[in-house]
Amino acid sequence: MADESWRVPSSVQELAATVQEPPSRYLVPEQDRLSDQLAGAEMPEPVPTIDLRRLLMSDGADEEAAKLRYALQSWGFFLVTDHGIEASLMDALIAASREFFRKPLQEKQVYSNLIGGKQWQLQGYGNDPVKTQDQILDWSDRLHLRVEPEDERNLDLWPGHPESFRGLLHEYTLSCKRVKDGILRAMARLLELDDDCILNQFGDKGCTHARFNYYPACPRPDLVLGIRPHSDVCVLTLLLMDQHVAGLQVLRDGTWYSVPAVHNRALLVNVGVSLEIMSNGIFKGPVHRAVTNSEKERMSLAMFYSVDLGKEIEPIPELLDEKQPARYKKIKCSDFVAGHYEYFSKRERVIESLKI
Ligand SMILES: O=C(O)CCC(=O)C(=O)O
Ligand SMILES: [Fe+2]
Repeated sequence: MADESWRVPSSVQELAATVQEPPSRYLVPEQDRLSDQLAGAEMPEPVPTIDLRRLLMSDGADEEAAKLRYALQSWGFFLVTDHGIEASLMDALIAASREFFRKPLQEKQVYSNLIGGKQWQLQGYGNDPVKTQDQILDWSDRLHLRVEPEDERNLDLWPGHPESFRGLLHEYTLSCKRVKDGILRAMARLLELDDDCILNQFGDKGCTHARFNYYPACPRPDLVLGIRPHSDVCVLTLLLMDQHVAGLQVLRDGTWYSVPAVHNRALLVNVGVSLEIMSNGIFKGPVHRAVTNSEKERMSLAMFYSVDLGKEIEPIPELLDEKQPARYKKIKCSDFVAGHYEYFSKRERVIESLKI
């Protein structure tokens, strides 16, 4: 039988502890790393920041809505402050997940995303799928868990240690839901749609995934990426970034900009490509990536809000008329997600294949 071991990548954390140089499978194409291209430019302005409490109140909402509009038309992402999630909850969850990643490999592999040590599935601890032998791998490990619908959780894949992990993730899921609902209502208003119009697109079984990204320090951050360029496949992402270590970069007009670390537990919100389709291209899912550094590990936690897998994603009919015809074909959400991983492994965006 052919040797298929290339399909099963090593834990990057283990690699980082042993190698002096990243193995060749992790090296980004030479043209992308010439003259320090991975370093990223400084953003010409601070990341747009929106006060969620004001956005949702009648007083001050217009001013915040104007900032939201600007953020969506310019960068496609923004920070939210005053989101109502306790900083202590965020700190405790990040501390618990750090503790999980620090456990010996064998303990983490109990929650592996490889069925029988081979077959890749989305949920669990491990890495993104390796589809071809020459695919460039990312310098990160991750734990990916479906947290909603609540009755579809696979608790066997939720770390049991530290013991606080499951309860904290549950609490955090509930808190984030309120933030996501508020933001999507404000976005619907910007599109002059009914407040719940975007939320209604999720269907009965809209799902939420939590993705804990763990980027070990890398001896050659100039040669590898923590996560390759991509747009998130979901409707909306709430990203809790590392408070101390920057790494996220966003592509705008051909330039990669570094997003600074934030210290106040603000959440970074970005549009996903499902919402790019639903809004008929009015909102754009920004292309982003993460870089590593040689001194410090970095962690982030993304909450991805996606449409019911059995439902179709399409431009919202109320946004279409003769002058604004649909710009994207409709697609079943499960096919869209499967397509995302196919394209992701080739460093391409699935949404391009749906343009009319
Ligand atoms: O770690 C980050 O800052 C970005 C993570 C990310 O883009 C993702 O999980 O989709
Ligand atoms: Fe992302």
